[in-house]
Amino acid sequence: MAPPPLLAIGSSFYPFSPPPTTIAIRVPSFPLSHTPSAVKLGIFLSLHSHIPLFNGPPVSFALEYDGPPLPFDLPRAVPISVDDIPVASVVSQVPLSDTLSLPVVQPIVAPKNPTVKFSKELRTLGSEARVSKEVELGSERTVSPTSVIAFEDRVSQSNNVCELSGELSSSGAFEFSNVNYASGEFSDEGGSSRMLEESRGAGSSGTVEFCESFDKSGRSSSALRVSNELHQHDWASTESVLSLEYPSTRVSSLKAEDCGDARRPPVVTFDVDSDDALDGDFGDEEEAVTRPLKREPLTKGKKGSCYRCFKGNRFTEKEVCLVCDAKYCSNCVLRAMGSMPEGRKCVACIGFPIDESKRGNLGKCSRMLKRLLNELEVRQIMKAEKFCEVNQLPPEYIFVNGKPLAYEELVTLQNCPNPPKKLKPGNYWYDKVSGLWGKEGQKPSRIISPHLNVGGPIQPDASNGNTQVFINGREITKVELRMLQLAGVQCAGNPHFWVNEDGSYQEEGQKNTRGYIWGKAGTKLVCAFLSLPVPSKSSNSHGEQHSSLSSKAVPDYLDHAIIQKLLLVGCSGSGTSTIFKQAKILYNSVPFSDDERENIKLTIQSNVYAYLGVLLEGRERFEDECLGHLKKWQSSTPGNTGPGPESDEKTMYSIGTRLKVFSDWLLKTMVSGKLDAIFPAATREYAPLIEELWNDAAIKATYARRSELEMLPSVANYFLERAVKILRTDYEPSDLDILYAEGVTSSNGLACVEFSFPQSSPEETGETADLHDSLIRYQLIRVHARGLGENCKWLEMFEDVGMVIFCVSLSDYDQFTVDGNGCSTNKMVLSRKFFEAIVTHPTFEHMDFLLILNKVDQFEEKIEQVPLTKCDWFSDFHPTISRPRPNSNSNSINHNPSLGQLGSHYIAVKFKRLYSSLTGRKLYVSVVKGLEPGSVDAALKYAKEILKWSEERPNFSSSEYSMYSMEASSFSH
Ligand SMILES: Nc1nc2c(ncn2[C@@H]2O[C@H](COP(=O)(O)OP(=O)(O)OP(=O)(O)O)[C@@H](O)[C@H]2O)c(=O)[nH]1
Ligand SMILES: [Ca+2]
Repeated sequence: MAPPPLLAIGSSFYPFSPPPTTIAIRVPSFPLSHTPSAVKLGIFLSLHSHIPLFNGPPVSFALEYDGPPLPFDLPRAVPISVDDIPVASVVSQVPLSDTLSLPVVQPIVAPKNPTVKFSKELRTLGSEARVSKEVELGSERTVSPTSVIAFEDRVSQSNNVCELSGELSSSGAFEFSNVNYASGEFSDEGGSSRMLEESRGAGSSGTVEFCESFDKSGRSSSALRVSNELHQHDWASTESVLSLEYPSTRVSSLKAEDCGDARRPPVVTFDVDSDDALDGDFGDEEEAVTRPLKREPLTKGKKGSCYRCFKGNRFTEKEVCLVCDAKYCSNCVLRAMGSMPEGRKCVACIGFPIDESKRGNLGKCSRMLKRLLNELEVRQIMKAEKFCEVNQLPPEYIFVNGKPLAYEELVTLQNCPNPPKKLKPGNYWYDKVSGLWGKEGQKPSRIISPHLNVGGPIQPDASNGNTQVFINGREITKVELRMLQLAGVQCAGNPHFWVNEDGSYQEEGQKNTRGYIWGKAGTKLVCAFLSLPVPSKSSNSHGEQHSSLSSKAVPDYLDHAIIQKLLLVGCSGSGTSTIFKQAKILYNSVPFSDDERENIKLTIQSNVYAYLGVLLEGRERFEDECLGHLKKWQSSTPGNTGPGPESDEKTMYSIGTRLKVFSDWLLKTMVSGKLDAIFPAATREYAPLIEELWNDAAIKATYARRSELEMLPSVANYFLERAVKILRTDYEPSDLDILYAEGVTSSNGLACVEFSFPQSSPEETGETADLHDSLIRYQLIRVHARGLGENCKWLEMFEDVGMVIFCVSLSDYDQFTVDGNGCSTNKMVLSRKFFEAIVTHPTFEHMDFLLILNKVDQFEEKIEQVPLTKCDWFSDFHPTISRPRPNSNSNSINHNPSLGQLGSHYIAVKFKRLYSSLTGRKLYVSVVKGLEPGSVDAALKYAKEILKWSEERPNFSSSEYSMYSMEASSFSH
């Protein structure tokens, strides 16, 4: 059993005047052996002096300051009556009224680490420079005097950031960053003016002044709305500076700044989503997402033009500054950005933290830079961009279980053996016992290393579950409950589970381990199916943990990889599993593990026995037919003195006794459904018989008539012809065998493979290799139509896929299936119905779809024999085939499309029309031969391009979009 989590105590205080000093102590993470109710909540204690707390854990107390007078202002707290302070109470039992909001005070940490402090100063600077810009541009607005000073400093010291920040840091000890997050949209002119209107409309007398000056200087309006609302709020209206973090601080202290407190740099602001701010839930203030204030570009031309030369329009290719979003054309970018010691930033933005919304772009080189610089330079710049100090994620923007991280905590988190991927500013929950990790209010997204001392204690509602089933004190989400049920965990009676990092679980308060969640066969698949995390291999071993700690000082690129999910669906037999296996073979250096190969070998051998069974059955049928004919012929031939019906008659389909016994036994076993149990274990014993059987003339004759055996799939030939070899014990399936094998990926109708497209060599593309492309990881998830359940009810589990690849077998057009009522339906029409159900499913409302028209090889052959009109949906297919003119040059290539090409094109158009009538959008189509690796490769790369395009799409105007999409929606062939 894993050691119980450490009891972490964070202390915070209200600097009261008059004394006594009060501390709020937060007690997180109880081991399960404690009472469940204690696990469910963090306890806040308000103490008046040193009170011994539990045994052992160190508690830090803030004492009243009685040193020499300070040269700078300290935030003050007005006295509060003690009754107003929330005291330890069980939240669930004492519902808080909507109007009461309880402030939570964070510890004020003296900056121990000079580097952290440095970057914080820089962040503070960022906001000032922005305001200063207004001055420079002749704005008449009220600006903070500090910003003017800062601006002058900046000018006089010619951007000597270090000196400047040194000056500012005298009063900056308590500064958190000046936070305000402006997404790209906010910088949009129309957008911000709309916001301005909004905030004006909502402004009340006290805040209007504040709103105006700050809105015009480019802040996003969410902060404004909050401040307005806070004014209607009891706590805020006291105008007191209660705590550094309480949003009301911002209102009053910012005002103070406007009133001319010249020594004070801009004060901490937290962007609080207005809803959150009014929620009144305990600890909501802590849930506020802290985000950096956006630095505005120094110049800005007309919309879409380059920010330096003011030429060009929105279609001109441009490079964007990671800090201020200034955009430069290829003529200006190098002059505007210089040597890029911190990556793509305007020279004036060097030293400033990046706009957090651009974090995902770090290290991803644009085509433009690749053209302008050589490969080495590009690499250098991208590396600097990713790893230089100032571009790193600021710890206090990450909240874990409601608590902003300290620098050390972030380091711990990022350097643990299994760190959360793609960490962005935001609110997360972390179950320290199991390692489960997720965004606040959402299901778990990952399992990271357990027992990390980061963040606060987990809250019961951390993932916003409503199942009344608890794991480690957190009420789990519906999806998780389903996973538990599928994994066979008894969930009746609202149990509280205690789940360890190894997946062992027990019911709260009980000693016995009930089982291992991850150990169950199929759980991993279920998890992939539900987009739930599973522990990665390295997470269990502690030895590994230590070694990787040291080796992970330099983060590797793969850890920051992006995952794009592709959902592959299709009706039975459409070829999805073949495409899935192709992807494995194409992109994974070890497509199948030894274990997998062993299993596949058994599957293939079982298949071959089954194919042999079908042959033997066919042989009996043919033999009976022959005998029947023989008898008929005998009885209709008077005077025949041949052998009577009882005697042994031989036909070309008859076999010897030994083989007959084997055949009878095999057929009996097949009928009883025990084939899998007996074979291929009995392989050794039967191997000699197999050889004899396969070489027997009767079997050869039967095999010659295999087209009459409906039960024999077309791939059977491939295996039967090598049956003798395959059924040996030392058989090792080749990749091709696996590709052709049926039943390899079925299990529960779901399979998942992760890969990235191999980096194409520079010679190949004539361009610098695209680092970005090889960084993206793709997850191909194959689900069976039957796996989606009635009305595709499982589909909603795939809400986070980037694209749906829908697979149709072209050769289905003349195939029919008979349902339970004896109705026969064309398989193509069935596919169409399934297609309709999926594209109109609410989960996929804005999803891109790629239609794979598969088995075009079979189709081309078939359409020459069987008219396409065999399927009702294709009744209007009337191709006019123009024959090559008789006198045309025999050397010229015949450009006339074949019937197969015309047919597949026609079907594609049918689906495209259907899709656009249902969704109003364009369907991407790819015609594929599933058994040919090159063809599947092309289709999946096409999918990649579509995804890439759909990410870039917002960067283009609508006119360009329509042009682009026309092109993209055309065929890939
Ligand atoms: N001729 C030809 N056969 C193909 C092609 N793609 C797949 N097949 C065969 O079609 C059969 C069905 O393909 P699967 O990939 O197993 O189809 P599925 O979507 O998994 O459907 P289930 O078999 O019901 O699980 C297999 O025997 C494949 O080998 C193709 O492009 N051409
Ligand atoms: Ca199959």
